[in-house]
Amino acid sequence: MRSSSLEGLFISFEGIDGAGKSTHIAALADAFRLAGRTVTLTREPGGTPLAEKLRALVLNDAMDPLTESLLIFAARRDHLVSVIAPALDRCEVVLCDRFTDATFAYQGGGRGFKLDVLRTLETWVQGENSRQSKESSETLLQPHLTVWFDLSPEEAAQRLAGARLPDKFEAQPVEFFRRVAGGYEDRLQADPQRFARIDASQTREAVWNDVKQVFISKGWLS
Ligand SMILES: Nc1ncnc2c1ncn2[C@@H]1O[C@H](COP(=O)(O)OP(=O)(O)O)[C@@H](O)[C@H]1O
Ligand SMILES: Cc1cn([C@H]2C[C@H](O)[C@@H](COP(=O)(O)OP(=O)(O)O)O2)c(=O)[nH]c1=O
Repeated sequence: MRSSSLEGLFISFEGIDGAGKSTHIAALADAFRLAGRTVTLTREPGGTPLAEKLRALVLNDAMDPLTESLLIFAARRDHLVSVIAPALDRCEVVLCDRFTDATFAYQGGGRGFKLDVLRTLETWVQGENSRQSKESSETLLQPHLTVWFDLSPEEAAQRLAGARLPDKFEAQPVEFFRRVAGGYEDRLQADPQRFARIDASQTREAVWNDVKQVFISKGWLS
């Protein structure tokens, strides 16, 4: 059955490193394509040539948390203006591996950086002319849905052990990821309607069933 809505859909995927996001995003893209939708599959930091250059800096170079946050939001602005907003204006489904909740979780929670500065940057980047046709300049462009893969830092570390070479964030201790998870929890509490929290400690199949069910219950997939 074809997906009923032809509105643009903006969906982000979040969780600590190793929670299992990447395992399910491609399958979800396939499910939307089967439903007749055009999908833009993208990620943050990154998603444009400029933002990918900034990603390489953020993931590999040591820097203070304000510099890191500014680079991440600069990358986000370029991504939003040149990829996400145009895709939504074309009524596509945008599946984005991480978005602003990750900044509140990693820079805010993990690094303990000032949340009021992050909120200001969020307003600047997502508030001003982010989208041509729908949102007014006072409305922040946010995902319609954020799927949070919730997994304990211990289990995530076990899954990542030996799976890939750790980047700057993946090399952080379990306590860092506990604060990151707390940052996600705070974002969920502030806007619970936007979030679907998935128990990512289950088997791949059970996680996939839960993820798919969220989209079915919204009428976006059948
Ligand atoms: N439900 C699961 N149970 C066990 N291992 C998993 C599960 N989901 C993913 N994995 C494995 O855990 C590792 C991290 O998954 P990945 O999807 O790359 O996480 P993320 O993108 O959130 O960092 C990978 O090696 C993946 O194969
Ligand atoms: C989007 C974003 C990511 N990050 C971090 C989280 C991840 O450790 C890293 C890259 O995310 P991700 O693409 O999930 O990593 P991978 O490709 O290794 O699965 O960047 C932030 O610290 N702040 C942000 O705003």
